[in-house]
Amino acid sequence: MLGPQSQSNASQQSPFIELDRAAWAALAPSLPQPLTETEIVQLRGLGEPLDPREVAEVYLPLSRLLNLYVGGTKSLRNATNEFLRERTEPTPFVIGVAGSVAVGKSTIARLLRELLSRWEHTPRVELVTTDGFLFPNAELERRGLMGRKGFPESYDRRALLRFVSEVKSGAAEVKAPFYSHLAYDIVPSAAITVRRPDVLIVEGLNVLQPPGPGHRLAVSDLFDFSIYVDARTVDIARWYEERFLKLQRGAFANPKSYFHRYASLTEDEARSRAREIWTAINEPNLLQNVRPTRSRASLVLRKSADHAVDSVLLRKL
Ligand SMILES: Nc1ncnc2c1ncn2[C@@H]1O[C@H](COP(=O)(O)OP(=O)(O)O)[C@@H](O)[C@H]1O
Ligand SMILES: CC(C)(COP(=O)(O)O)[C@@H](O)C(=O)NCCC(=O)O
Repeated sequence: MLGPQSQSNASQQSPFIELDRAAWAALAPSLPQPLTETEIVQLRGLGEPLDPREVAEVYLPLSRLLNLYVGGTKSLRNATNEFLRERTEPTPFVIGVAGSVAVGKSTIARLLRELLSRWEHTPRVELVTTDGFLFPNAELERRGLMGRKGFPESYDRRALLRFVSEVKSGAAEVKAPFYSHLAYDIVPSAAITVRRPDVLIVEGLNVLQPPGPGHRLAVSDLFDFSIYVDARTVDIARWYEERFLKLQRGAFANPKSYFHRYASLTEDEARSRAREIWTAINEPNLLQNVRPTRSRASLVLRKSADHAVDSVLLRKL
């Protein structure tokens, strides 16, 4: 554990406290395990099942920490209400989850939703992914951005900011557009409705971006907490390729899939196609836009080559 005496000079100069895996995992034994093994298996993404030990040692303490922040915010709101002699209604506690394509954001966001909903104060947790705010393909084509899906300019940032602002204003009901990975496009008839939950998780590549040109505010200015999921670029590239192969054998077989034409590729051809997309779109976006936002997060999770978290950085208060 990093006690005040054991903090290195580097740590004293950083706005983050860094805990290695062992120190973080040591926080877990005193906490109840609210998910059964079956529930953990059901939460996996497209890859290998989530390791129950990873859930117990890493994500359970993280969900407890987040729950403490929600409780702390509630106390601060009560004190502020008393000070102002007002009775303002609580607004959802908004958590941003950022990181590269294929780093494991969706898996973590879904897991946190389940874990958080089991703690007191945070039973109602909703999740929105920012892909719903991508411009529809027709608009991306018009703007010459079809090869830049996921880059900041491929999103309707104004609509995303409006959505999070409405949630943080305490609106009773706010709708977000829906993106289908199968259709590879926005589904105009679909929407996700957020009804003033205790916690809203907003997951997406670019949620920690500073304000775009001509904008004064960014969505991250409205977050109560944010998490950046980090890993080595070579590992993320491999995870992207593996996921692509699984999709190619599974979802792409569906004739309705935008990528149905990839279903008949051999394994070598599929790997090479995945590497092309990674190198042309997702890696440059990671290096130019996504990773530079890492130090804006409240907490950074660093994953090793097998997805296991090997250190946690938490912003000092
Ligand atoms: N903790 C984990 N353990 C094992 N595999 C994981 C873990 N997190 C993610 N994965 C796998 O890595 C790939 C990318 O994860 P995903 O959550 O889809 O990423 P993102 O939402 O960042 O694109 C998927 O194939 C997923 O199953
Ligand atoms: C839809 C995405 C841009 C991710 O969006 P997010 O929810 O992170 O905002 C990404 O998964 C994607 O489809 N990128 C395009 C390149 C590719 O097919 O990998």
